[in-house]
Amino acid sequence: MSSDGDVNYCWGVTNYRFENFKPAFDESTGAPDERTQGYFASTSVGFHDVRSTEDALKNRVERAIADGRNLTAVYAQQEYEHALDANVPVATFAWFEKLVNVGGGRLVPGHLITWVTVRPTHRRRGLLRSLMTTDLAEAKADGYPFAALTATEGGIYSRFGFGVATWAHSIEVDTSPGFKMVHEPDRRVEMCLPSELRELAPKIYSEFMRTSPGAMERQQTYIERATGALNTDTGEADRGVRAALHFDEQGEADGYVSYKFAGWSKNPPTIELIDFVAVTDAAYASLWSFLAAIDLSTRVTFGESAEDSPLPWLLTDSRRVRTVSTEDNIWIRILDVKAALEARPWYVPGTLVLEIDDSLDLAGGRYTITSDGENAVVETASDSTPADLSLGIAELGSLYFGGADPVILARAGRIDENVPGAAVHASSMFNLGRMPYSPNGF
Ligand SMILES: CC(=O)SCCNC(=O)CCNC(=O)[C@H](O)C(C)(C)COP(=O)(O)OP(=O)(O)OC[C@H]1O[C@@H](n2cnc3c(N)ncnc32)[C@H](O)[C@@H]1OP(=O)(O)O
Repeated sequence: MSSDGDVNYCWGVTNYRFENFKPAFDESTGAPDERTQGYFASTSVGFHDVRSTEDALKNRVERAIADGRNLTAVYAQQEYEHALDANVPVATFAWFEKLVNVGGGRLVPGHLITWVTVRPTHRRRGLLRSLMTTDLAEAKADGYPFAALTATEGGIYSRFGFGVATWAHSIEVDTSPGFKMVHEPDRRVEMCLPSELRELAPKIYSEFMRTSPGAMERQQTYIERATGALNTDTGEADRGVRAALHFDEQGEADGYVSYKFAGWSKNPPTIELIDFVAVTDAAYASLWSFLAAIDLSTRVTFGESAEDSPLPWLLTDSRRVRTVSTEDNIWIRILDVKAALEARPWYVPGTLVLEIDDSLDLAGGRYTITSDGENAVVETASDSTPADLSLGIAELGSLYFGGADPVILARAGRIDENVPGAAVHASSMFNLGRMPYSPNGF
């Protein structure tokens, strides 16, 4: 956001000062500078985190710098004696850029939004709306085809044009005696020190990312968690973390899992996965076979399993995989329809005319998509060109990675099918051949 200083924003927000800055350290003390400290004091209130120790805060700021995060803080102009310091913002917002696989391994820079908090004493006065609408307009002006976020609550972001584009499944796998795979996996798995993952995991993840529509570069926290350097609940290192690697036929690592034992009080004894990334199906099957073979445990839990995980099909008894919950994961907000749709592959040839409504006036209009079975050309259509489908910009975000089905969105009344059969046609055109999956939260 370029608007530093006193701002009289729209939506009735007054008497607040908005500042944009990068997280930084004070060179003279070696500690995070005052603005950065205030910022994180505020996000910890918003997300109910415990207050950070000096070391935990230092690590957090280092990770924020490594991710290239851009911070916005909102300060109240009014101060009360004994109340929180004036340098602790009443609202926070941040964005950073990461590459996103928009299908077929095509990587596009996405505008990722995070750390949105408003202090309870300042909520529902339009601060979020002000921060979000300003940021989205600037992201569009900066040329980002889309913005993305993961949400704490499902009811907040569709009003700003975000649609759910990927889902995360939390699963429990019964690994008690009798666990058996239909085909024996190769079992080229060996345990390693979690610290070995520091070099290997980012390489493995970046290969995996090219195979999975919707996958995006991860923030620094993931590698800190996988290596046991960080427990995000405590902010400290986690000495309970264990890890294993899968090797391909040439002996190159092409998958890893990082996990911990949940403690002897847990019944049944449980292995909790911290991170699980497999580039190939062989690595995926073998790592699950390894996890099921860990003695003194009969259950494995994983909070970030894919929508179309092959795991139930790998087992002779698919009931051993139980989905405990399914939640929206990545939300996409299309900012530039032409740029976003032309960036992704289109595997089915054909033409589709979409009428897109955008209440924020960033990306609405009528567009013709013409696919040759590889790429599409997207052009603005005249008002006299009949639209096959009419939909909101949030629904287009949901379709973007091929995760939501236009037929189901039409059944839910979220897409108007103006031409009979157009939703089925759109369903095949938007399909990317594999359900989107992004094991990320940010
Ligand atoms: C990407 C992320 O970082 S997700 C993290 C979101 N943050 C959190 O969950 C932390 C705790 N919650 C908060 O800090 C705040 O309540 C926020 C950020 C969710 C909302 O901030 P506010 O400044 O109160 O929102 P604001 O007043 O701008 O409201 C904007 C609109 O969103 C709606 N809204 C705000 N919060 C919610 C909510 N939790 N659920 C549903 N609607 C909401 C408002 O009703 C308003 O609707 P309208 O404009 O259509 O009438």
